[in-house]
Amino acid sequence: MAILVTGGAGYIGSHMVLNLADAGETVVVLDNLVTGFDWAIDSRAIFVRGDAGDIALVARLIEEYEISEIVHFAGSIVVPESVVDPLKYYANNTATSRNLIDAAVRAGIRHFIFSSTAAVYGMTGLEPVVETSPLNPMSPYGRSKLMTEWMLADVAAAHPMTFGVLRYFNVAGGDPGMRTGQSTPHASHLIKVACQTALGQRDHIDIYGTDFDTPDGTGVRDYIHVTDLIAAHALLLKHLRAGMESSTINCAYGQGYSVRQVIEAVREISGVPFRVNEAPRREGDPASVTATGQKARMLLGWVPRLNDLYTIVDTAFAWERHLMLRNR
Ligand SMILES: NC(=O)c1ccc[n+]([C@@H]2O[C@H](COP(=O)([O-])OP(=O)(O)OC[C@H]3O[C@@H](n4cnc5c(N)ncnc54)[C@H](O)[C@@H]3O)[C@@H](O)[C@H]2O)c1
Ligand SMILES: O=c1ccn([C@@H]2O[C@H](COP(=O)(O)OP(=O)(O)O[C@H]3O[C@H](CO)[C@@H](O)[C@H](O)[C@H]3O)[C@@H](O)[C@H]2O)c(=O)[nH]1
Repeated sequence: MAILVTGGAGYIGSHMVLNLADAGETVVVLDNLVTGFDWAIDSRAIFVRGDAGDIALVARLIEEYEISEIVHFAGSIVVPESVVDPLKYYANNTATSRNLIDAAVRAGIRHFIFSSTAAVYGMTGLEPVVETSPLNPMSPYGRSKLMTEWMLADVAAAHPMTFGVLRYFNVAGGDPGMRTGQSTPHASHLIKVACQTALGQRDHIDIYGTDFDTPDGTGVRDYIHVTDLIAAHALLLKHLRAGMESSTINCAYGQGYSVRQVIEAVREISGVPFRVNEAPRREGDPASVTATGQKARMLLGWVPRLNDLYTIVDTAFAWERHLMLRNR
């Protein structure tokens, strides 16, 4: 029996592969390397380069490797890009997921775990959100993910498959053992961009919007360490295997930080007072996105261990420096 990890060459997926391999699971990674790296895949995993929406390929892999579960990370992830190129998101997130789920159902896959996002909530005005909060995604990215959530619910009602939807809040940091991290050179994520700026790879960082209705006027997010996020996946898998019913769960700490607070943490940890410019808001960006994370704790028994902004920034900065030295 094996587990299929789509997007296992990417930032979060490569951490999942490490977790599963460390636990002695047989892992098959399916990734087309559009944003991932083959070197990021742990050597204990089997790597197949291909598209997660290729039904025939997925069917072949399920049969060949006796796959019983799928953890689906593959997708396109940049909120502002989804605003200018929505069809890319409906294709690579919604349609790709549809095909993958199709192949899964036909082959009798028992459990399916899906990477969803805080972006499905949009601006609720009621924070921190819980899983039953209203869903008003503000971007095509959020809508493309919500459609996949709906598909999974419909499919699980009609077929003998259970699913776990994990709605990630802002994922950051890297493996404390420095085996993998966020490696996309042109990533748009705040902590990554700030670390690159501290290392002199960018001239400055822009703060997108200083007039939000937040304590210091800049966007607030609930940053979660990737290792804690992956621990939630491992627990979810364990519970699904033990017969837990399908569930949708937020992955967040319940603590928001503003853009200015994050930038200050990166300046402090790097010791570099890099340049910061104030810029207009980015389209599709909500002011504040935080969640309680209570359901993950109660239902999965999840205990966050790296829930501290400085730990997140420290591991992100260490990985960024590692990448810089590696690429020299
Ligand atoms: N990074 C975050 O803060 C965050 C937050 C919420 C949700 N998510 C979700 O988590 C998942 C992983 O995100 P990430 O940050 O690791 O991104 P990433 O870009 O590093 O990883 C995505 C991986 O999927 C692969 N991929 C993309 N489309 C594919 C396809 N059609 N077939 C096969 N492989 C494909 C890429 O090559 C890459 O390796 C995504 O679904 C994303 O929406 C991420
Ligand atoms: O150079 C930058 C980059 C970001 N920001 C701000 O920082 C905050 C966080 O932005 P970013 O790191 O780009 O994350 P989000 O746009 O919140 O989206 C991330 O977090 C979502 C979950 O909340 C995921 O679904 C997305 O895939 C992921 O990109 C926002 O207020 C941005 O406006 C800046 O001010 N300057």
